[in-house]
Amino acid sequence: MECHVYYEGDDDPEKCTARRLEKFDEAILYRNMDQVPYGVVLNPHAERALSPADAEAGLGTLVALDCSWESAEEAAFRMNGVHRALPFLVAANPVNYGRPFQLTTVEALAGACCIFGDRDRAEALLEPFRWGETFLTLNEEPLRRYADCVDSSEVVAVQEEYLADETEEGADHDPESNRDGQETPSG
Ligand SMILES: C[S@@+](CC[C@H](N)C(=O)[O-])C[C@H]1O[C@@H](n2cnc3c(N)ncnc32)[C@H](O)[C@@H]1O
Repeated sequence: MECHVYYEGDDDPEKCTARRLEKFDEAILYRNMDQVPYGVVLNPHAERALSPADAEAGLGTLVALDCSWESAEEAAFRMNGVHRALPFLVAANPVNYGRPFQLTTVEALAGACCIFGDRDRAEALLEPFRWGETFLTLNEEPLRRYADCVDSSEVVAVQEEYLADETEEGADHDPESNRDGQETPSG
């Protein structure tokens, strides 16, 4: 699975996971959007959830946008390709630990690789990060279940179970407040 990232460069370069992926030759970064190849674009605003059915449509290419969450608005995702949102997965990075949907670039790419059945590639992507393995451990069950789905409607049905569990746990915390206004893929 090829990983390509449009790099906006407005986030803390010390913490930027895309730059670290580039350093370890795990992803190619672009400063010019016209150069970003066609593929499955990981877009949290997309209506349709990523599913194994998308693996072929993306021609073996994943694309992410690395920018701050403040600038990751819908209009920023102008890349050419099949736009998909990741279903419910929780972040393992220290900034957003435990928070659903708001993943770093490497977590998003690794999660997509797992859903496409390429666990080895996901492990290679996460290897340079101290918390990388934790992402796979925290999301072990949903990632396995999403990878077993046929299409996005099955993925959304599985996601609903995790969202319902979150709501039940809401006695301790409010999952809506933890989601920070993130949309959930519905199709
Ligand atoms: C907004 S950037 C933040 C990157 C962060 N600065 C870093 O160092 O990794 C994260 C990118 O990962 C992808 N991503 C994260 N969460 C996602 C989700 N729930 N669905 C689809 N893509 C997601 C998107 O391409 C998004 O633009």
